[in-house]
Amino acid sequence: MFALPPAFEEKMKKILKEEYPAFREGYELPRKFGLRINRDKITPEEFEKLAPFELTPIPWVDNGFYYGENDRPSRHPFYYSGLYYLQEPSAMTPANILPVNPGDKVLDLCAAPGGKATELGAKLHGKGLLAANDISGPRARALLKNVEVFGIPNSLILNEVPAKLAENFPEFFDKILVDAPCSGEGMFRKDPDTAKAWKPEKPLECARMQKEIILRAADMLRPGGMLLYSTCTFSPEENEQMISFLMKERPEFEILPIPNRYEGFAPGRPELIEKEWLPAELWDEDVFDSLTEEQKASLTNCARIWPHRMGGEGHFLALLGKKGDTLELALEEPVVKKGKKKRKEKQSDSAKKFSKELTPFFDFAKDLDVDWDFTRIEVRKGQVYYVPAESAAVRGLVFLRNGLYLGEIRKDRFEPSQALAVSLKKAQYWNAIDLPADDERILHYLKGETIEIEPEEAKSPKGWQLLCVSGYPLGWGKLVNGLLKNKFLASWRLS
Ligand SMILES: C[S@@+](CC[C@H](N)C(=O)[O-])C[C@H]1O[C@@H](n2cnc3c(N)ncnc32)[C@H](O)[C@@H]1O
Repeated sequence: MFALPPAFEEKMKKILKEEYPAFREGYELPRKFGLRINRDKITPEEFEKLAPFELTPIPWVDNGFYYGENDRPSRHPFYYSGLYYLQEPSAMTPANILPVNPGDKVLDLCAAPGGKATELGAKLHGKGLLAANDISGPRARALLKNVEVFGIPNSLILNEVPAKLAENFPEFFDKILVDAPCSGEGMFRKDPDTAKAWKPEKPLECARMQKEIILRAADMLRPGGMLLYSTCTFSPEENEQMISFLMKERPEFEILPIPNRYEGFAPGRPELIEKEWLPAELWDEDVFDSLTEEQKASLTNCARIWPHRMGGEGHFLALLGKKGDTLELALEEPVVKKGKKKRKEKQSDSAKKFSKELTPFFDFAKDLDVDWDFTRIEVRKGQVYYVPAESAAVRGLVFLRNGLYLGEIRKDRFEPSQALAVSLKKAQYWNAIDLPADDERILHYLKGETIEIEPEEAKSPKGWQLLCVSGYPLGWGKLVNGLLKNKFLASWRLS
């Protein structure tokens, strides 16, 4: 029988009451595997036609599918061309529910390795800004890779503490996701080590950290904006009690109903903020007393995903609105402020200044069917970037990327980047070679090998080529005498 910490079992019996036996039996069932389609590259319908695996739609995620235990989607070329992300099905829910529109300024505050940030970025369709942050350096690097594989051009990847971000971005973002570090009680079946590491104090330890994170997030949201708070745990301390704490500390926040709420979501539980859920000395009477009956009742707007009720491991979600401007404001065209114009003028000066150094890039860019805003091209130590149109004050912050890394200028030649390749559509580069997914040369290419190209497969017999798999860009190569020299990024290669 799957081993659970006894104190956890006791707590869950109290929360779930007569549902507990079904919950407990669920640990003996095989777990479900999910993949989520990159909606900026392909529609679920198109992917179903193309998919090499058997897929079953996830009922509450419009671009999510279950796949079979024996499939290996992480080794398929479509994974490398950013067509999907592998993700536990209930973890797909927060980014699916947060209403993000192209043009929004979006922050994912605890983003690594990017399961939710990639969906938020795909929803932006290249317009607006995706700021994705993680406090851990190694995890932020994994986040950068996943955002790049997804081809998201308008991203800012940060490695900061929330307090520092809050200094730079007061009331700046339209939408914020806080997928908080938590005690991970919904991860036990997927990762039995989390169950071994669990102890009764863990939820409270996490709650202390979450309080700081959620307040800093609240301060970075503009009035009228929306914040989605989620955890993959069941404990009231990290869920209903955390939302109550926010409403006490920031009374301008209210819990919104989840749009098109899936019938399988269980409501949040107002009674879980009552005294019996914490040892007396830890119970925050102030929080409880400060909330109105209406606020307490609105906790039912939150959603609990229970693994014995739905095909997912478990999650908690709360969609919050910050009172102020109307929520619809985020849908309007951004207002061009005077300050912004000045910045543009300044940028075009710098573009002029760099124009000579950038000549090799401009020569290459002539062959790309991209509607560039040249004021956004920046070059630093030979590396060329396309910074997001929505500028963010990054001064003094640790960031790994601001915008799309386009490539490098080396001795008067421009070497396009892997990130640029996967951010393009096949039709945007005239010299594209398109091979089907089952052509074994694709696997050789992904391993970093040189591959042979027949004359009729390439439009031009030499020079840069964009290698595509079934119509989706995978990476660059240089064609010389029928051989495609491999330019697939070494750190992304298939081993
Ligand atoms: C639940 S995981 C996020 C998973 C991610 N949203 C995804 O879907 O792939 C929580 C993340 O929060 C990060 N974290 C922990 N404390 C943090 C803090 N104070 N500020 C920002 N990130 C933090 C951890 O490094 C971890 O990557």
